[in-house]
Amino acid sequence: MTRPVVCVGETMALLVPAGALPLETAPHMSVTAAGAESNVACTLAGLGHAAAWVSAVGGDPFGRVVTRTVAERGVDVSGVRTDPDRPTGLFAKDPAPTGTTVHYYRSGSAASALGPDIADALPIREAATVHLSGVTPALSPTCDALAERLLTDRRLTVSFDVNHRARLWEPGRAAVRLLELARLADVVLVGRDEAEELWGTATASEVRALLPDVGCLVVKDAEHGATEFRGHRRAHVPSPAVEVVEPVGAGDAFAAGYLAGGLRGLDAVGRLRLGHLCAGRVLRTVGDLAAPPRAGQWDGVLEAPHERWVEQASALPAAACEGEEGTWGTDGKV
Ligand SMILES: Nc1ncnc2c1ncn2[C@@H]1O[C@H](COP(=O)(O)OP(=O)(O)O)[C@@H](O)[C@H]1O
Ligand SMILES: O=C(O)C(=O)C[C@H](O)[C@H](O)COP(=O)(O)O
Repeated sequence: MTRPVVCVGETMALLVPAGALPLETAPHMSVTAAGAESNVACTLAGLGHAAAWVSAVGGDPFGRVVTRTVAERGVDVSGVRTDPDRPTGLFAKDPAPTGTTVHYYRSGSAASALGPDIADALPIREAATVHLSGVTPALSPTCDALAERLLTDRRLTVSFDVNHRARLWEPGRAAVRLLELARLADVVLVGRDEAEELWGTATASEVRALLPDVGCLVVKDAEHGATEFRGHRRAHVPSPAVEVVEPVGAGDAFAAGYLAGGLRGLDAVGRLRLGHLCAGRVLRTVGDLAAPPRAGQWDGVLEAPHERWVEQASALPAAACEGEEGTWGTDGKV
């Protein structure tokens, strides 16, 4: 049996006004699912890897929509609990010409009541890798304890995407706590800009200096590229040129591509390239998710000589994003 990557964290029902109208005036909204960890699981499944999502939803229709949506993308949802006493979190996007604002209704949600006991759920015990993000410790003290429990379990290989969401943290708390937790992870993914905002580090090397003992650190720098630090080795892969339609979800897609590269036994350059290719698909769409590239499309690109990588990857066709209409990203991750 192939051991899955198990992604642990909250996914909310996402309300999206039809036609990108402001929430106040939109006559119709679509309901779908949004969550950092389930986004990673869906992209991994799309790439053909065993992926599971472990979380909790309320015993309400939103919870059923969320679970069904993730399951339809090929993810094992057998570790998702239903909490009859709490609601599923909600997340609404309010589009405006000046940028989209997001509204969270997740305080007291079923997932925010998750705690360390879920670490013994079956899919986690069977995991090849457990993936979680910095959203989880921000949700509640019990979720913070869950994150720490996973990150300190020596039997698990844990990947941690820092995913700083300032709005979810008490002022001043995020920088300290996210650094403590990141130091416990086997794999850490962080944006250069978010590291700068949190910790004042200007360069990837400065981030490495803060996290010297993390087995594998990846610092993403949007259109510039991504750098992997593993032991004393460092690898950098420039980002392909992408006409960005909407950036939200690219970080999650990158994480999935990068982890998939590891599962496929690719070297550092291959891992970072697959991360970029998956991120590029999401950047070209309005959704948080995009169908990952199909093997026949990227096999050659992954092996392109260094000087031809950017050119060949930039020339890949845009994603066909069937089923994702009605979701689009937002610049409002604060
Ligand atoms: N403008 C861009 N052009 C090309 N690739 C981009 C661009 N912005 C983001 N990416 C891709 O998305 C990945 C994640 O973006 P980044 O902004 O660094 O992280 P996050 O979304 O987590 O804040 C990058 O590593 C890169 O592959
Ligand atoms: O769970 C939350 O609080 C979220 O914010 C869900 C977000 O839609 C994704 O996690 C996108 O995040 P990026 O891939 O970093 O752009």
